[in-house]
Amino acid sequence: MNRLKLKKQLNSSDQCVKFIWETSDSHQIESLVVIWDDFMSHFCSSTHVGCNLNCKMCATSNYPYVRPLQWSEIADQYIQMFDLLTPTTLDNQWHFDSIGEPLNNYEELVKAMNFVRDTIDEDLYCSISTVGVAPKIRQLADNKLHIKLQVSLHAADNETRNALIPINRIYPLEELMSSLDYFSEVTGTWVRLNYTMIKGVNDERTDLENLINLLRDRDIILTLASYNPIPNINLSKSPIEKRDLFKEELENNGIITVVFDSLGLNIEAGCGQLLSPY
Ligand SMILES: C[S@@+](CC[C@H](N)C(=O)[O-])C[C@H]1O[C@@H](n2cnc3c(N)ncnc32)[C@H](O)[C@@H]1O
Ligand code: SF4
Repeated sequence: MNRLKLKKQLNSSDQCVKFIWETSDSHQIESLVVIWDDFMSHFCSSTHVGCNLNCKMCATSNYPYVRPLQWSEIADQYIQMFDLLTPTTLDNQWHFDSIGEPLNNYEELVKAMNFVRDTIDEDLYCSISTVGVAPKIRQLADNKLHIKLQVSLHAADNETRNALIPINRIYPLEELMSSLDYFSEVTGTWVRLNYTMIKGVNDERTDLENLINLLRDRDIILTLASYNPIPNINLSKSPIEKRDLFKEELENNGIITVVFDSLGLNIEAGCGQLLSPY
């Protein structure tokens, strides 16, 4: 088993712990745990050293891409964090949502998840956050792995999404949404969509109308998230009034909508901040 060496553990002011690891070939990856209460923690793990998808808003795109992680390196993040932090397995969750696009390392991720379920917690709740690798979303549905799906949407028209998330040029919105409909139908579960609101980029009235048209009558839950600042990236957070307006109008159109602000900002552990210079 390929083990990771713990280089640093950072505790935020708001119940978040970030772990910086060194791989056996001397690369750096990061993971984090959000400790909600005595019984529930969210473990968030990386699937790659760096990420080659170059999303405009993400700190990871500032860092050179190296390689996918082996299954044991993915599993070891959970095993070591679990040993260091939690005395109980009650209601923990494992999210593949840190560095890298999890569906581009599908086989190793599944081996890691099976290993942790076999050795620590057979009922472990697991979820994947993807920018939308549509054929792999269909495979995930077919394989019936009991894994929840979250999709980083961030735009409801192809032009805006192409600019933010380049893989949209390969799997445009029509193909992505059709794979999500397939996932919901086959697994009987709802997909969670993440929409990070960025000032002047995806928070205008036309964006809201596009979002309503795209999501109405689908089995999804939408999260409106705040943009977290990243050094060297010239984007900023949308005003809170815009988020309130989006939420109200989306809900008026029958779309279940929640709002989310990342924890761990003071240790660069918020969504999209991993591998920010610390
Ligand atoms: C870093 S990604 C990792 C998982 C996967 N690669 C993905 O993109 O879904 C986790 C989430 O952070 C979001 N994100 C990226 N940059 C962000 C930023 N600056 N502020 C808030 N969220 C951001 C991503 O879009 C995604 O929803
Ligand atoms: S948002 Fe996700 S897919 Fe995009 S660069 Fe960051 S880690 Fe990679």
